[in-house]
Amino acid sequence: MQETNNSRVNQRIATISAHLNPPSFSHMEGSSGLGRADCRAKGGLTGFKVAILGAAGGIGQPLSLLMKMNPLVSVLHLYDVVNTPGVTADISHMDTGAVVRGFLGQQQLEEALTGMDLVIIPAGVPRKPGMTRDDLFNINAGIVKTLCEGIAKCCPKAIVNLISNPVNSTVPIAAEVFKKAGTFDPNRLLGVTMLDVVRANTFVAEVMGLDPREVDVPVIGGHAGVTILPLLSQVKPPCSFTQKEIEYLTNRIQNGGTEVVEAKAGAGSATLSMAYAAVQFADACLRGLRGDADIVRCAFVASHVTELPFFASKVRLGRCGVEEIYPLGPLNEYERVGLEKAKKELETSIEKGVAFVKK
Ligand SMILES: NC(=O)C1=CN([C@@H]2O[C@H](COP(=O)(O)OP(=O)(O)OC[C@H]3O[C@@H](n4cnc5c(N)ncnc54)[C@H](O)[C@@H]3O)[C@@H](O)[C@H]2O)C=CC1
Ligand SMILES: O=C([O-])CC(=O)C(=O)O
Repeated sequence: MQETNNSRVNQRIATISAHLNPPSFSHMEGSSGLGRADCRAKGGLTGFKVAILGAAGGIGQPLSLLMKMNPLVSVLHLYDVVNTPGVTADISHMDTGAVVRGFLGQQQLEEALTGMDLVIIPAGVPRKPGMTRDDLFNINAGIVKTLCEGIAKCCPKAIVNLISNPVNSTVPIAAEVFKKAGTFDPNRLLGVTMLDVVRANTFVAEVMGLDPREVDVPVIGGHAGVTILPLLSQVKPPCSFTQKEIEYLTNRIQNGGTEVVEAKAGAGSATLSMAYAAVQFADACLRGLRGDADIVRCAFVASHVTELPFFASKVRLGRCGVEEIYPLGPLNEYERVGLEKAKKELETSIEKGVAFVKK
């Protein structure tokens, strides 16, 4: 009888343990006798569930660290094809609320994605000096396609923050994958262009002698070279720039990524400032999901503000993702010329992404 009771208890522990410690790894198992099921912590009961795909990378690691610090996150899934056991063990020791679980390799992708509210994707290769973002297409297109197929299957209602370059093509790729799967919701797919805004705020503040935290520059279009179009005529607080300042700032904002790629001299592209920008953006998405009012950010989304099917502009975030896309507002002549250049390049990049999935 005693033995039957014991075996029931053991079975029960095994069931709970399988639930809390799925075939993904957690860092307590096998250490000193206490498994997670033996502990009283109940992670994940309130707050949002967030997955980071590419979590062991240059962006992924600081992004994971910062998301572990976000009080809106209750469960954090870290997925990569390499090194997630170490990153997960390390980050899981931080005494913040989110429960961290790691997932390694394609066979654990579905598990990493199941039940997620927000999926952030910084997976893929970065640029080296001399490369354009489009040069990353051949490798990153396939990576993004596979990851989005997983999202369509396991968490079709999740908000997706897509960081992998070239964003101007990877967002259309993701949209096509979701359309094929019958799960496409244009309000839930957002290309992350936040770093352009972060840079624009920093550079404008520097030139104008302002506090960057008080500057807000709308950056529209896309996320590569001339498709990055800062609207300096709409800066808050209102600023009056000389033509020389406008040209300097526009050029520096459009080439901010290249500035970092060259400074890193072959060791990758922006990772730390990108993690900072990605966390700001993800936090805005989570606050929107929670129902906070007036959460407005720039993002590259399915859009009707121009004749192109995707465009970056200011959007209002809410419980369903993008709830409103704002019109571009009045542009000056310099910005109108910039917009035409941006649209031309964007059109080609969008078509390339769509064709990749349709082919
Ligand atoms: N949207 C934006 O503003 C920015 C975008 N980026 C882009 O972000 C991407 C990542 O950059 P870094 O973190 O610096 O590169 P990284 O090479 O340091 O890290 C990428 C990570 O992705 C992982 N990965 C590769 N294939 C994967 C797959 N199939 N599934 C899951 N993970 C996979 C790698 O193992 C690696 O850990 C690049 O494409 C880069 O161009 C970078 C900066 C800004
Ligand atoms: O420039 C790159 O390759 C990475 C990127 O998108 C950025 O830093 O804006």
